[in-house]
Amino acid sequence: MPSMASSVILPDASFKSQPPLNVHKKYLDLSSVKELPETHAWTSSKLDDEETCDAENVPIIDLNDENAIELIGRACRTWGVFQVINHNIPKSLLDEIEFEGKKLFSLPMQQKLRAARSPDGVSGYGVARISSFFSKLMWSEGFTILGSVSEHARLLWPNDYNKFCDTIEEYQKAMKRLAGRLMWLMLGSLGITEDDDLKWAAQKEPDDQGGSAALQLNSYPSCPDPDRAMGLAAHTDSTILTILHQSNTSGLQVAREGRAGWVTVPPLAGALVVHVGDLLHILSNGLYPSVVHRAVVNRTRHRLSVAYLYGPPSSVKISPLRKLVDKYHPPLYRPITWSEYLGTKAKHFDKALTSVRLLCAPRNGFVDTSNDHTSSTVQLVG
Ligand SMILES: O=C(O)CCC(=O)C(=O)O
Ligand SMILES: [Fe+2]
Repeated sequence: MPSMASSVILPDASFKSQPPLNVHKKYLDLSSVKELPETHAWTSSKLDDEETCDAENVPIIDLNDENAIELIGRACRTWGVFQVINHNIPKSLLDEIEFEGKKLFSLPMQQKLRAARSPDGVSGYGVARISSFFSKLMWSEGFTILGSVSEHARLLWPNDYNKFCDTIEEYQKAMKRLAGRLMWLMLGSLGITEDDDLKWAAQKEPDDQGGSAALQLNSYPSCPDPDRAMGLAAHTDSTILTILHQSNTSGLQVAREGRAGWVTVPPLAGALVVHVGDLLHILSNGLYPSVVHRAVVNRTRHRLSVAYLYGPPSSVKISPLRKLVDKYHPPLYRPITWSEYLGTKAKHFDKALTSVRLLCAPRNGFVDTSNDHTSSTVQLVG
């Protein structure tokens, strides 16, 4: 797996960003830049893990396939990511959100800045929230929606924000439904159909799956020197799962567990990408790796992505599911709420999972780490 030494993340909604190092370049209008500025030139840290390997493809799963659960289980265990088709999200809704996203990012910078994310805030327009952990800036801009969409949209378009809000709300509703369905398919692939620990997620009404979420719009303008620029640095999502829609320009790359190099996830019309997030890694007691991914940029094409970041209600404790724990498989992580985990991630970056890990002492003195992607951090306790 490519090194994450200097590349961590916090894409999540409730992460509170620190002021980036290059504050003066923070709001550079990337679409007007003709030459890559030094502030955005990722020489060594990007090139270190530049090698790509596209020999194997991220699985594409048809949700109407009678074997969907097994296929999802295999994809989660081996990749931590897959694409889904026949997910029931109308293509027209994907086109609309893309249209509204492009409309937003093509506004003049001064207008976008009216909805700028406040220094300790979450929602609104700004650079990638992980920027503060890197000495170089990323070739992207983002808009995070948590809670009320109109609050920010009315700053952008004082007289005409209804269409944007309607589209966002319709998209959030559709995604919430799909996220609940996908979560139960992923849990089902672990043999979990219900669990006392998952009361919050009990399947009630399809529109009321109990989780909470944020929506992240990402824009990657065309870049004069894409080989030295980074759209979004390598990270894992602090979610249960993330559903990503990418426009028809490639850029998303994933690292496969235990393998070198990056694998491109090609945009497939109408398909959606599903990431296993850190909280599902915890729920699965380490069986499903949260996928390390990043976004690279393109010399001629603008790219847009929309990430639906899905998690539990913020105060619910998440811990390895009881049905996956026994004397041979002790719980590998301590219980933690989503909010606590985001705080931990903000502090420990890519070491966040390790920092909530338990050093268990099972009866035979060994922890079974064979299925756990953080196994290198486990200590044997004799
Ligand atoms: O743009 C992409 O493909 C990735 C976006 C992403 O990873 C995120 O928003 O967390
Ligand atoms: Fe992400």
